[in-house]
Amino acid sequence: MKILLTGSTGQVGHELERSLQGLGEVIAVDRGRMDLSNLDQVRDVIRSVRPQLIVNPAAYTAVDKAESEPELAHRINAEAPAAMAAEAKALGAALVHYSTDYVFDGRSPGARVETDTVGPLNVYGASKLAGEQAIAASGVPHLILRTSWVYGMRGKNFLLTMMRLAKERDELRIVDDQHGAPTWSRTIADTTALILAQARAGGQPWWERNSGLYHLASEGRTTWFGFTQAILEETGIDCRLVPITTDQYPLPAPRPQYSVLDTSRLQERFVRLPDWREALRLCVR
Ligand SMILES: NC(=O)C1=CN([C@@H]2O[C@H](COP(=O)(O)OP(=O)(O)OC[C@H]3O[C@@H](n4cnc5c(N)ncnc54)[C@H](OP(=O)(O)O)[C@@H]3O)[C@@H](O)[C@H]2O)C=CC1
Ligand SMILES: Cc1cn([C@H]2C[C@H](O)[C@@H](COP(=O)(O)OP(=O)(O)O[C@H]3O[C@@H](C)C(=O)[C@@H](O)[C@H]3O)O2)c(=O)[nH]c1=O
Repeated sequence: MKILLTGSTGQVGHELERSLQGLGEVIAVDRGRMDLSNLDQVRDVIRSVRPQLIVNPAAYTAVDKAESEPELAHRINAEAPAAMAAEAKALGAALVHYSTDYVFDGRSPGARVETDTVGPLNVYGASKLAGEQAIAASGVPHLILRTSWVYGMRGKNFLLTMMRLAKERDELRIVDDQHGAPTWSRTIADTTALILAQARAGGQPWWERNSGLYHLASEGRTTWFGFTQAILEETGIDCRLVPITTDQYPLPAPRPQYSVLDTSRLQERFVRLPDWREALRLCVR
């Protein structure tokens, strides 16, 4: 199988480049080869590679910056995936795409299932939701995997930011009223590969039975403050932590208060997902 992989310099893309190896020929394209803000280039690359599967972790992920660059965020997160879906459909290929817990408004507690009402609070979330909707409407065989609070040992993420800040400062003030599930980039990549391999082993392409939207995040839940406490425990870095409210940490983009994803659909059909605390331990080790 010929697989076109975008975003291989990103957290999830980097892990996917490794995880997908056993499944076929992986052709990884970075921004230099395929800039998602250039839709003609997106179409040209897909037409010349002619993949059987496109895996698209590339995205505009700067949540606050997106508030002042809504058009660019929309082009990369919605129009480029729409173009990928159209090209994949024309080729008879399938598309694996990633989305976010920030499609939810998070106003009430409780884990969200795939069919729950969405209502993004910020430009990033709205652009990712538009990408999901364009793919679903295109009729291409697809998996849309919604994940949350991604971290890993490379790239820009909360784990690495907190490790750096905790070494630099005596005290960190961290929001303790936003609830979610931190998810290791490797969990996302390995789970994606497992889904694709399981389906192939069944002798029937996964999209014949299982095309659609799935939540893929660690089990359990915490707050950004709880995540930071765990990071300090695992890394042994010493720093005083002060829990604060969202109001005490103003940012350009509002974040959902409760965005825990219910992953039962994926776990019932495919694979068990790890607890967030255990995954963090493995990642740090
Ligand atoms: N990070 C998170 O906390 C979460 C992420 N997600 C979703 O998961 C997926 C993977 O995210 P993650 O790996 O964390 O993202 P990263 O921010 O780590 O990586 C983003 C990737 O997209 C690439 N990219 C950005 N703009 C363009 C462009 N114009 N053309 C081509 N490539 C571009 C980046 O390339 P470059 O290195 O050149 O900038 C990079 O490879 C995304 O769909 C994201 O929305 C969902 C929930 C949480
Ligand atoms: C650095 C810092 C952040 N915070 C708060 C701000 C914010 O409410 C929360 C998270 O901050 P960040 O800006 O690092 O995370 P953020 O960019 O909001 O992370 C999101 O990224 C996108 C791509 C997603 O899809 C989401 O799932 C989610 O992971 O932590 C503190 O309270 N204290 C601090 O010192």
